[in-house]
Amino acid sequence: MADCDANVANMKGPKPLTIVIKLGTSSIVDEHTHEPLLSVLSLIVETAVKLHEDGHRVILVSSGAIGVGLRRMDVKKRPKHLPRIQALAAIGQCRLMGLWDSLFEQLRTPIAQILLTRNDIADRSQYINAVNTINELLDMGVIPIVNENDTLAVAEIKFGDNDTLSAITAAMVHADYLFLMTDVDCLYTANPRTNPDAEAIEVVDDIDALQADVSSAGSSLGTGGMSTKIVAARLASSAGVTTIIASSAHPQYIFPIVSYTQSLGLPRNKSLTALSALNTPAASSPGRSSPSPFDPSNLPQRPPHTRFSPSRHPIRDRSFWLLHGLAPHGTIYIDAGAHRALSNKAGLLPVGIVDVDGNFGQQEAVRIVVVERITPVTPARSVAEEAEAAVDGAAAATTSAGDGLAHTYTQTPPTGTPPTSTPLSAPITALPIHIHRRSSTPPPQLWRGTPLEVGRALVNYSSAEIARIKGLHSEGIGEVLGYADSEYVALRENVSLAVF
Ligand SMILES: Nc1ncnc2c1ncn2[C@@H]1O[C@H](COP(=O)(O)OP(=O)(O)O)[C@@H](O)[C@H]1O
Ligand SMILES: N[C@@H](CCC(=O)OP(=O)(O)O)C(=O)O
Repeated sequence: MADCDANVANMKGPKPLTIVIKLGTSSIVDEHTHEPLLSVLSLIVETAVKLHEDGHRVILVSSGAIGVGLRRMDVKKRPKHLPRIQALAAIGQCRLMGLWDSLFEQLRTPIAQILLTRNDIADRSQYINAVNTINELLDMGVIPIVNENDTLAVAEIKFGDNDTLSAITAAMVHADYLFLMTDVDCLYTANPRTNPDAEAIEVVDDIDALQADVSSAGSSLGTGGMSTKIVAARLASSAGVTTIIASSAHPQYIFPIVSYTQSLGLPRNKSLTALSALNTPAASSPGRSSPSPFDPSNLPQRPPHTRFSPSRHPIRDRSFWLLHGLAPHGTIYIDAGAHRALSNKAGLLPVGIVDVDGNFGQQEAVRIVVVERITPVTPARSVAEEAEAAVDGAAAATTSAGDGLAHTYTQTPPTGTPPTSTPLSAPITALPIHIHRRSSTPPPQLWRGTPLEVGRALVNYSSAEIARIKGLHSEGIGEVLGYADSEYVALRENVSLAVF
């Protein structure tokens, strides 16, 4: 077997792959004229259909609704006014799908439209419905095309960018690969548009150790530039998805990139056959005047791309949904003991809670943040003492709302204490804590050190209730609140940790 072929694994192996391909606006419409990039779209369609014919499951996440809307209405610049943007998205989305449908129709491949907002998946049963529908479409041989429902989404319920949406989609369907196809061929150490010396990054095994400047904006129509792709890669990798940044100008490179990546896990002497897609008559029939872009001789062995290795301990299904499907409404600060207990699969008891921030109700999602407790854990108090404390707490809570003396304090954590584990998202440096009190006396410092977000939870008690029972042993809950729905502030099944 030729050397070139030897390094190309057969994608038509026993296990079909699930591949999510995300296309940014810059790959769908021209940045300046907003005309659709028909050659790119056609190649994407050919690639998706070839993958599909090989038995793989393909999902597209397509941006471009706003870009296509701009073209349709002959608007030169993306407006700033939200209703106008949403109107343009409504105009553009149906044109965009019309475009995809007419191209896929040429190759007799049915497509389906899936429009999502964060709200749609915040409800567990709706999340499961979305997963079931996408899987059903894939089983039916249909290519789902996903976009954010821009017409409805406002800041609070937005994924914000399609990089994140594509990572969530990939996690929902347990995808093997997420391809973030964009207008650069890989991640560089700095923006290659402005830094000619920027160097390509081939593999990222540990995103936290990544040394790349991704701060500069991308194309004028894109959202977030490279930084949202890194966030998406972190998300998808945590769910066990291999994430690739590659050029949308060469979607056919998906074949050698997947083959190359698959071959890395195979023993050297394992016999590897060429891609079936490369042997299809359409690709290699004799007498063709122009060479097919899928012809093996036109495909590099390792096309440029950046690969983010998937986590060895993927977080999936309910745990993933708790972490990333829900928008947090507040923060619970816990001590190291509670963190250890959660890591050992226990639920969250009030005794381990140091502080609470935000205004949330029962069964809402919160951030779990570990801090170093200053105040000692409340010793087991007598029922009388607990009751007394409860009355104090209740009095404070009641009067704080209406006495006109409520003050907001911000506890800024002292710097210099290194985090003890990997942060879930960007390190939290100064989380504001709003505590309403009756007098102008500042609240006691409850914790110190660098707060570290370690997970998310769905809580059994509201923020006001937790403020009253924090630090108490569970027997005190009923006496303080007058009821005790659960001894846990969060059941273990409703806690998801980002690091273990
Ligand atoms: N370190 C980097 N490596 C590569 N590209 C970068 C980097 N930093 C910023 N960028 C910019 O990110 C852009 C891609 O992001 P964006 O325009 O949002 O694409 P899309 O519309 O495909 O989502 C590139 O065109 C590039 O200018
Ligand atoms: N949902 C929007 C795209 C938002 C977005 O993330 O854009 P991009 O950064 O180009 O992938 C649209 O369809 O126009």
